Formats: sequence, C-alpha cells, structure tokens
Amino acid sequence: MAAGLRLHERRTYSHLTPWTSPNLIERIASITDVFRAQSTDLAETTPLQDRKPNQLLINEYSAGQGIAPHEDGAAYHPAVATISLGSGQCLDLYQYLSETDPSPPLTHTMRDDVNVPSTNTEVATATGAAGETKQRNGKAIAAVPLARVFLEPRSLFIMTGSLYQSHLHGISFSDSDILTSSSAARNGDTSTSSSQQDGDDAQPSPTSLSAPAVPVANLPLLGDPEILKAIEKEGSYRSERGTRVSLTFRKVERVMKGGLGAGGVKGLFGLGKR
Ligand SMILES: O=C(O)CCC(=O)C(=O)O
Ligand SMILES: [Fe+2]
Repeated sequence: MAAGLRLHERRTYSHLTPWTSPNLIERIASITDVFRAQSTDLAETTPLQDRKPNQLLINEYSAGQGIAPHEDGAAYHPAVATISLGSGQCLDLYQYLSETDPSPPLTHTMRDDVNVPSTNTEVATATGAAGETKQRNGKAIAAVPLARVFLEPRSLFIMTGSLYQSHLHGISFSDSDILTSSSAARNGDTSTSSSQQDGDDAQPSPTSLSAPAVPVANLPLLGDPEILKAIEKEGSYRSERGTRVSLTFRKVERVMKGGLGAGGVKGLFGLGKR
C-alpha cells in the first residue's frame, strides 16, 4: 500500500450481502449496466449477476486530504461505482504520456464541449508549460488532468471503459476546489486548486498552482443550483472541503481465498495496484 493511503481512513468490506441492502447492490449493478451498454469499448455481454459488486471500499478524507493519481487495477471488473457523502471533492482524471504505450483517447465524455486534448502531443505541451510530470510504472503522467469531475455530496459516479482501464484518477491535496466551466477555463482562469499541502505525508497531485484551469466535466449534472449560478456570474466557484466519505463499490475478479487475513480468515482480497 502506498504511503499516501495512510492519509485518510480506508476500509474494505467483502461479502456485502449480509449487511448491505441487496436492493442497493442491484440498483448499482443495473445503473452500471446501462452505462456499459452505451459504451463501445466494453461491448461484451456479461450477465448482470456476474457484474454485481462484491466489495465496498470506504474512504474518509478530512479537508486537505486527497489520493495520489493511480489506477484501480486489473484485479477488478472495469467498472466502479462511487457514492459520495459529506463534503464535495473534485476527482482528477489523468492520461499517460508514453509515446510507445499511450492511453487511448476517451471514448465518452460527459459533455461534448469538455476540453479533452485529442492527442498526447497536446497534453505534452500543457505538461511542459506546467513544468512537471510524475511517473507511474515507468510511464510519465500528464501534469495537467485530462478532465475533472466534481463528486457532489449524495451523488453516484460510475467510471468504466478506457477511463477505468488505461487512465489514472486522483484527488488533489487541497482545502478547496475551484470549479469552472469550459468557457471560463478558456477565458484564462489559471487556478485549479488552493493551498496545496506539502507536509511530510503529503503526496501532492502532479498539478501545480500554475497549471491551466481544468473545467468540470459534469457541471450540467450537478444538483446544487448555487454552483451553476456562481459560475455563470463569476466564472468560477470555490467549493470548500470538509470531511468527505466515499463508498466505492467494485467487483473483485481475481480472488485469493484465505491466508492473507489475520488468523488466515477466509475472504476476498483485492489485488489492485497502488
Ligand atoms: O474517494 C474516491 O472517490 C476515490 C477513491 C479511490 O480512487 C480509491 O480508493 O481507489
Ligand atoms: Fe481509485
């Protein structure tokens, strides 16, 4: 487990059915199914039963805490459903910069006008301007997120397709998130986040304070009219962070039975890369 994960509370539960509403799991499985049915890059027809989540990961973030860019890994079915509670947080989506093994372009965006660079060269240029890149598994990660999604309290977010399989996601280590629309970002708002924390434990996201603003891709889906009003009027909205709890439902595809838990307890263990 990477050091950064010590920053917030993480708990993983398996064998969900005894205590989680089966109805909730059915609903998440069927929403994921609808999403996947529209996806061209995940056309396989797996029976709904086989797509049901069997693991729940609970993360608790205090204000200022985040999670470094990462992939959830091949051990899971490539669809993940996240319910957000408490405070909102922006999830940043990153692309690899490798010439030989680039991230394929996203096949779907939440809005037609979201600023998704169409080639790695464009991302590389933006990266040069921001002045830093990070590496993962020997592959450089774009310093500027490809897109960002505001995870509003009480929202459900589903990530699948190439976004799951070949991109990274992370949450910046900030006290607040600046939300902008794509038009406001084009008009030169240059802040993406505020008060990045650089303490011993901090794993700052690869964005720097001088990075170009990344518009929020899911603005039309947000339920809080104040946010949209503020962005329309001021060009941006600062969402202060408090404690956020995320419930991440996943399906572990590869399981190891027994042996790893305390006292050799039998169970499911995620093998996701960190
Ligand atoms: O808290 C979230 O929304 C994301 C968490 C995450 O990406 C993870 O735990 O792998
Ligand atoms: Fe993740």
